[in-house]
Amino acid sequence: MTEAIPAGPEQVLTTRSVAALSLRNVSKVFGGTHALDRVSLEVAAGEVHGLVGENGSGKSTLIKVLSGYHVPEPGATITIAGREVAPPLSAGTLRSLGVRFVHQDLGLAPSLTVAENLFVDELGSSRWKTVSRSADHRRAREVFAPFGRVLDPAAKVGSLSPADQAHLAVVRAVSQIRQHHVEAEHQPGLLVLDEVTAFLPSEERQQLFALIREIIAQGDSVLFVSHYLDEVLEITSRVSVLRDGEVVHNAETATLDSDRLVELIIGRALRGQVGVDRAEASNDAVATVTGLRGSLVDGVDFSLRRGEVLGVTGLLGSGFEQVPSLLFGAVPASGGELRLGDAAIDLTTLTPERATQRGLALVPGDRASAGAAGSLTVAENLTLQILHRYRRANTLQRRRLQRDARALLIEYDVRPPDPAAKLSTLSGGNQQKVILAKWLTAGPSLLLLDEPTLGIDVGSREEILLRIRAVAREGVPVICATSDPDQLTELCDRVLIFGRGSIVAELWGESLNKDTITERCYSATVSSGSARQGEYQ
Ligand SMILES: Nc1ncnc2c1ncn2[C@@H]1O[C@H](COP(=O)(O)OP(=O)(O)OP(=O)(O)O)[C@@H](O)[C@H]1O
Repeated sequence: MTEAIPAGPEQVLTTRSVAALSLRNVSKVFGGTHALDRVSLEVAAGEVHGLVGENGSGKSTLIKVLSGYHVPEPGATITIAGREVAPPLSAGTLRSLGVRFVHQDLGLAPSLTVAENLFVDELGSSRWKTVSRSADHRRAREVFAPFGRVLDPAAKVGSLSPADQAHLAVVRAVSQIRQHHVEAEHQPGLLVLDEVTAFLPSEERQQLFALIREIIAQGDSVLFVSHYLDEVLEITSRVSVLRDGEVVHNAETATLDSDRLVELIIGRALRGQVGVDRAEASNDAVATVTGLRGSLVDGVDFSLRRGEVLGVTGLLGSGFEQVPSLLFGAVPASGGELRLGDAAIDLTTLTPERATQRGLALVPGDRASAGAAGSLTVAENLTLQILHRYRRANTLQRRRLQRDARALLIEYDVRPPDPAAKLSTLSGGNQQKVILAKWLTAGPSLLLLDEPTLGIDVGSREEILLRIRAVAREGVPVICATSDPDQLTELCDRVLIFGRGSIVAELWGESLNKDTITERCYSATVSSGSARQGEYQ
């Protein structure tokens, strides 16, 4: 049911001033799916407008209509800064109206340098006036200067950390909006941030928010898409909630709290059942890692008990983020051994193929490149690890495979639950659910998770955490690498904190809480080597 926009003082203001963006009657149909159903939405000038919704609710489709990638169904009206523009919107039109996007994939060219990415818009235009590389680099440093952190203009973007890449993409977009002010005589711009905070550590996130506050103070507007509801409540002044392609609610953020927002998004309250029964884990070590070494990890030892979910965390770059890939052979280890049951696995020669044969499963954070095959169907992706179960003589039992795949999709609430759909046509969050379902049904001997709920909506996140706990209860040891303290406290029995490649603290029981995790992550950057070792038993 669509609730009316409450009339209030801000509403009067909105209608008087020219809206930064006004969408009316925007629909988009894919096959039989109504990804967007007569969506209307208005972003006021100088406002941060939140756009939230479950996985598959239509957020990306709406942003893609706005960026000109998708053509909406006939009847849609799009007005930017008071000018009605006919879809599909071209890059030139959007640029001339001061609309800039930062998508979750950031849209950077990894083989080009920071400076080249920064000025990519000028290539081929009359503004492109390279005098020399050093002049470009100087200009790049000047662009970064007001944003707090200056990146090396000569560095190749592919070599930057995810946080630095996000910084570059946001700085580029904001500086282009500032350029627009100059060229269009102070016409305000619109910045669209589509899930950009997913890879940002909390400090960077606060820097981004400071930047957002600065640009709205200049009259620009921001459309902010995120699954992180605390961020939405913190930074937005108005929120639109999408469900099944429809705007089901639009309200001032001040009238909402997180419980209400969750209810609006998923149509029910959270069950609040995730939590660790710490009696579940036994004392027997079923997996032991010794001397693990990689480019970010400096020889660490730890073990896992049967039925235990072990969290690994730290600041980005501290090494925790490499642990799942090193244990799976996806990133070559320069040293280390994994003892799993009776087997001793040399991690320096391990490949993903051999890891899979040994029963290891890795759910990577970067699903686009490492987790799945987008060009294959959902059923093919789901059964890749268990195809042998469907072989009889020389034939594949396709009908049984499709039936089981559909049942899995329903169980994991993948929408649409269509085994024949190409994986790439599913929304990001639904793709992640397929990858999890694939590995969890394979019956792993060790489950490795790397930011397992990145891009997952609040309701599905809870379901996934419950499933991971259920796998652990069946006796499977689980390692979860994440920088999300909420996830660590909800999901894990024990947490290892990494600092500069070593384990600097181990938290469990009462010490396993959000504040201690955050504090230990930061203190890891300042404490001395011997103190760090002494703390970890
Ligand atoms: N190119 C496409 N072909 C077919 N269906 C598509 C395509 N793109 C999106 N859809 C469908 O449209 C619906 C909305 O997807 P969309 O990606 O907009 O969701 P979303 O809200 O961004 O989800 P998420 O939070 O998971 O990223 C989904 O059912 C999705 O499967």
